Order: sequence, then C-alpha cells, then structure tokens
Amino acid sequence: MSNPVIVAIDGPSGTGKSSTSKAVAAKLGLSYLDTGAQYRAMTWWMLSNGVDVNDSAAVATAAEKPVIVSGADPAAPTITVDGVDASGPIRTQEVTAAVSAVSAVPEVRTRLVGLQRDAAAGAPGGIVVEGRDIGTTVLPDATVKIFLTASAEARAARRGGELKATGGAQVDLVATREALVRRDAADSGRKTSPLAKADDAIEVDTSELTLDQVIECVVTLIEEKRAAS
Ligand SMILES: Nc1ncnc2c1ncn2[C@@H]1O[C@H](COP(=O)(O)OP(=O)(O)OP(=O)(O)O)[C@@H](O)[C@H]1O
Ligand SMILES: Nc1ccn([C@@H]2O[C@H](COP(=O)(O)O)[C@@H](O)[C@H]2O)c(=O)n1
Repeated sequence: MSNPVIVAIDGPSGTGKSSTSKAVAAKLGLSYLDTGAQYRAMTWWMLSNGVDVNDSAAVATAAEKPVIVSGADPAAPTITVDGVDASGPIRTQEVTAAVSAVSAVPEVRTRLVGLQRDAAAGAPGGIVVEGRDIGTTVLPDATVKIFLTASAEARAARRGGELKATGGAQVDLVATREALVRRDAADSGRKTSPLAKADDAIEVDTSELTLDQVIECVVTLIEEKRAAS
C-alpha cells in the first residue's frame, strides 16, 4: 500500500491557504487541518481567562491548559476549546490583533506542534495541513510542500470582498492592507519557527489566479508527485 499523502500549505495571511486547502482535501478525499485556527483558539482562551497576551511568561505558563480539539473534515472543519465551539469567537478582531504575540511564545508552539503532528499521524488516508511553518518545522517530510503568495493589494481586496459579503461595513482597504502586512512582519520576524518558505516548497503566486485555478494547480502538483513516487 502507498504511504498516505501529506500536503503542507504555508504562506502569509490572505493568500488563499484555507480556501485552497479545504477544496484540495475535499477533492482528493484527504483530511484537513487549519493550524491558524489552533493558534487563534489558544489566543481566545488567553483573552477569555485574563492572561496578558503581551506577557510571554504568563502565556507560556498557561499554554498547557486549554483543551483544543480540531475536526478534520474539510467540508465542515470544527474547533472546540474546553468543549466549547470556538469557530466564531476565534475570528474576532480582538483575537486577530493578539494572535501573533501568542503564537511567538515557544511553549505555545511546542504544545500546538504536538497536536498538529498527532493529527497528521492519525489521518491514515492523508491530510492537508495549512499554516506558516508546516513545511519548515511541523512536517518537514511532507510529500508535497506549497507556499502560496499574493500581493498585499490583492489580499486586502479579497478580505474587503469577504467582509462585504458577510454584511460588514465598507472596508478601508488601506487599513486592511496595513494590518495584513503588520501581521506578516510579526509572524516572519519571530525567533521560533517563523513564517517561511521551505527550501523544497513550490511557490505559487495567486495574485492573478482565480481560486479555482489555484485549486487546480495544487491538485496537479500533488498528482504529479504521487505519480512519480
Ligand atoms: N485566488 C483567489 N482569488 C480571489 N479570491 C481568493 C483567492 N483565494 C482566496 N480568495 C479569497 O480570499 C479570502 C482569504 O482567503 P483564505 O481565508 O483562504 O486565505 P488564508 O491564506 O487562509 O488567510 P489567513 O491566513 O488570514 O487565514 C477569502 O475570502 C477567499 O475566498
Ligand atoms: N502554523 C501557524 C499558523 C498560524 N500561526 C499564527 O496564527 C495566526 C492566525 O493564522 P490564520 O491562518 O488564521 O490567519 C497567524 O497570524 C500566526 O500568528 C502560526 O504562527 N503558525
């Protein structure tokens, strides 16, 4: 029997990792893991429990406490914290603004990387795992590594469209762009497993591609790799 396919999809925020990963996993019958949701869940727990997210020692001490469980069905991914559905609360502005500080704490990363490796090992049919350090740190032996990029302008426009579609107010694209760039800089600049492209990852610039084109491109790359092995 062939080895399960492990796909690592990394890249800066808003490059299309979640949309692409879920669709690719669904098409190929693979499990799916959104590691960003786990860092957000950890951050939400810290905020909800009065931990100062800028006090790295306090975050480190608390990092073992939350029970974070991710559901791996790409058609309906779930995330709970201490048994409570966290899928809504982890997407708030408050969590987005705090998540880079929490994810920079080494004890947080050790805890979540452990969960991520367990999820990959527990997916006998294979898995698509998306994040910032999957190809470099979490799953360095992944079958296929993809690094998605897109211009800051394209990413801000996508976020704007997303917020408009969900009934949000008119989006300030300049502020959205600045917030994306700031988060990427924090994620790329941290000491422990920063956002980075693995040497053996294939870079796909999605700025001028539709989502369907990106999905097709990634599926083709995976099938080529499978055929060659
Ligand atoms: N190629 C594309 N063309 C147009 N829109 C896209 C494309 N890829 C993704 N989108 C849209 O851009 C938005 C952001 O995509 P998505 O959430 O998948 O990115 P992400 O990289 O996972 O972001 P984050 O890291 O912040 O979670 C979504 O509204 C999605 O529908
Ligand atoms: N492997 C990862 C994944 C995510 N992060 C941190 O979580 C933040 C939120 O990620 P989203 O994909 O939901 O936008 C991200 O900005 C990183 O700070 C990480 O460190 N490693």
